[in-house]
Amino acid sequence: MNSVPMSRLRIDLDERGYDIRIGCGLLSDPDSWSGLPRAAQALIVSNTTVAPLYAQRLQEALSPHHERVLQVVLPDGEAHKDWPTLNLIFDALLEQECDRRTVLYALGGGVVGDITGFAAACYMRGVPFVQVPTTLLAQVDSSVGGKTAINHPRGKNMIGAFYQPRRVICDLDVLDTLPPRELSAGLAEVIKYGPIADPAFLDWIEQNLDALRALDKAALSHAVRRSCEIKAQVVAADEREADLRAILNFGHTFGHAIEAGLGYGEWLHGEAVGCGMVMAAELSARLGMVEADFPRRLRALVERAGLPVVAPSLPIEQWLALMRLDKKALAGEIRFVLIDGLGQAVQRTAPEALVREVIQACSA
Ligand SMILES: NC(=O)c1ccc[n+]([C@@H]2O[C@H](COP(=O)([O-])OP(=O)(O)OC[C@H]3O[C@@H](n4cnc5c(N)ncnc54)[C@H](O)[C@@H]3O)[C@@H](O)[C@H]2O)c1
Ligand SMILES: O=C(O)C(=O)C[C@@H](O)[C@H](O)[C@H](O)COP(=O)(O)O
Ligand SMILES: [Zn+2]
Repeated sequence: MNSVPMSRLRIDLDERGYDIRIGCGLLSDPDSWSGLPRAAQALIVSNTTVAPLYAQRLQEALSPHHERVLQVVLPDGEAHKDWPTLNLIFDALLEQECDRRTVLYALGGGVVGDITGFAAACYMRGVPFVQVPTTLLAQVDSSVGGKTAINHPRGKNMIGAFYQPRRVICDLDVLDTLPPRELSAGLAEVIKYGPIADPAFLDWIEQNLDALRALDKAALSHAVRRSCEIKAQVVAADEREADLRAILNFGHTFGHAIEAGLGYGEWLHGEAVGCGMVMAAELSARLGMVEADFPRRLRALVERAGLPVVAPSLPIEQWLALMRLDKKALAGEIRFVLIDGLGQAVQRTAPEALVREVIQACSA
């Protein structure tokens, strides 16, 4: 049977700590929704793709816990992770006279999760929210850790807040409807955890990639759990990215430049991160920080995951300008997350000439 028992993790953030539950059938399991903040109103935030698939199921599961369960359905896509879409959430909350106890439920991928979290952080200066991630990427990464944001045309996730959810419910069954391209995008963030924290997990991904791509629930359960364990540990140690948390940004300095440079949505976030990791691995190797063979190994895995490994051709000055706006940059100096021996990552600068070489070597 393609089903697995529920497993539970805790993210240890004192009074802001919360559970991550991973398993099959969790959307319809009454236990998923008990013990959350009590409130008369709840608002399910979803989008035009996910709402028709799963909003009714969530609505029914939540109805014993709230007098009114409302819904707002956002336009789908990274291009809508913006102010006008954020305002649709505030409009719905205000039109329905939602009070400061209202609980928001983010039902969707990382875009819905990030924008709902930001709305929750802002509405009446903060209302509780629950993450119900429906993509692999959101289950292994974006639903955990409390980074919430919208994009700015000049840079990814530029307007946002750190704001933790009250619970994360990862129902593996909803991944059955995920398009293969989106599953591949999620695999990029799964792969990320190997080089930055766990070489044995990297070996496991290499061995189980076909099972993951075939949506085998036991393989997915392990991948989601191990990814969330690593992320939870890093976030508990450095919630607001004073330093260590930046390792979760491996591949993102190049990746975010691809997303913003092409216009949000042309490359998926996971696609840009996959290619960005190959570029960061190349830079790490050229700096002598990791074995020379590592970029080849990572490129082969990213490619097998169904992700692009050749960067789009953007003018080199645009690459550099975009990366100088990255949130890790300090005083205009770009800081990359580089692999410092397999299983360890550090944040550091690199000579501009070398960065230019890597961009040229890795681009179309
Ligand atoms: N906050 C964080 O820590 C963090 C971490 C990683 C990524 N992110 C952000 O997450 C976003 C990417 O998330 P994503 O990859 O989930 O993209 P997404 O939210 O755009 O979802 C991908 C696509 O899949 C559809 N979809 C979602 N669930 C589905 C399902 N079960 N069945 C069928 N279709 C489904 C969506 O409607 C969308 O079209 C980016 O904006 C990225 O910046 C944030
Ligand atoms: O949680 C984190 O920290 C991450 O960096 C996870 C990333 O996968 C994610 O894409 C995040 O949104 C990027 O953060 P940003 O601060 O560079 O916008
Ligand atoms: Zn990411």
